[in-house]
Amino acid sequence: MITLDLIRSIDPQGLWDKLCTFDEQLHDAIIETRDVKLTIDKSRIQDVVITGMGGAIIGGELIRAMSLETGHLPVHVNKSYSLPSFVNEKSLVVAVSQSGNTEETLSAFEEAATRGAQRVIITTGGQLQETADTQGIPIIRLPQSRITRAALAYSFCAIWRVFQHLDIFQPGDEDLEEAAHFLQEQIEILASLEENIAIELARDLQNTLPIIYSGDGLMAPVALRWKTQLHENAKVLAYCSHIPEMNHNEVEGWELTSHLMGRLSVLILQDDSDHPRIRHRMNVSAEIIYPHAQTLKRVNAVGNNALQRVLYMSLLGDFTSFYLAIFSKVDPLPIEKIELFKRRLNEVDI
Ligand SMILES: O=P(O)(O)OC[C@H]1O[C@](O)(CO)[C@@H](O)[C@@H]1O
Repeated sequence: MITLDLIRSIDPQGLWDKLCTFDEQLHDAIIETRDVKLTIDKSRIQDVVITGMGGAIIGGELIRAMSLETGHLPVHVNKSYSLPSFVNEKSLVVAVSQSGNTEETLSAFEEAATRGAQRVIITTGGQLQETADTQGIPIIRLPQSRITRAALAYSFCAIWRVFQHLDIFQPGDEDLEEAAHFLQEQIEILASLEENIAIELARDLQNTLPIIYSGDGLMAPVALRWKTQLHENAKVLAYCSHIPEMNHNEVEGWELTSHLMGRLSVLILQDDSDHPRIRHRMNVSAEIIYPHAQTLKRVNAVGNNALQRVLYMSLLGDFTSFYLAIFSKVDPLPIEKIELFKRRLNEVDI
């Protein structure tokens, strides 16, 4: 049984508090970014590239998926040192980094200048802040936070504002405010330490390799959020993949993994916007995979619109990965291997 005392003893630095106040953070972010002025010549823009890494760019992934439903501009998410060759003076490149010092993001953003792209910075400080100050680049400031992945409400809202400025999303705060209110209600359920869906799912995932499937639309970046939060919070390997593509290759791979039976758990994230054939494919995939997996669960997104469903399902992954960490008695906050990796990387100057 999970109690608040148990959570406090395993998570002394309070990742729990960040999860439980996501709605408040979103509300703050709405207010903080309401009057942001972006001096961009939007008549010139023909494509948008959002560049960043890890927890900083997940908001970009979610927003890109939403923009595919209704937006008029192609949006590309870039997670690399360099930019795709199509980026030019008709592009808008948005760099997102909590620290403002992530080397891949700095490198790609520098390249954007050489291509003549218009640029926007979303950060708390660091070198990106300096670049904004010295080069007069429009900036949306994020509040200080040590944990990029737990600052999603702020980075998400900042990117949302850029998309409003580009007329990809409707102006105004109403959708965001309603989402914050909806999430407040959902957090009460997810954070209640009575049996709830996140605790139930975490229990299913214990001692297994979680495999997260979704359709190729709104839930695809949500599945990625689940995977990365399982890595960073619960310290387990996990992976995600999408239907229909997995039906054309990966489904075959289940054949000889049967020796791992009881070690693989499957979660299928479903959304009302999934194409009817995708839903049918999910049914057939589930039938074929079921005998090989320890558990197979299907979760339907809830919410009154795409924004609410995307944020709710992401938060459900955050809570599930957190509870899995608590079951495993591992502090979810430190990311020692990532930090070790960075130190090792910096030993050699290439
Ligand atoms: O927001 P930042 O500071 O660019 O960090 C991006 C990612 O890089 C990390 O700092 C790890 O390298 C993560 O914690 C984070 O998700």
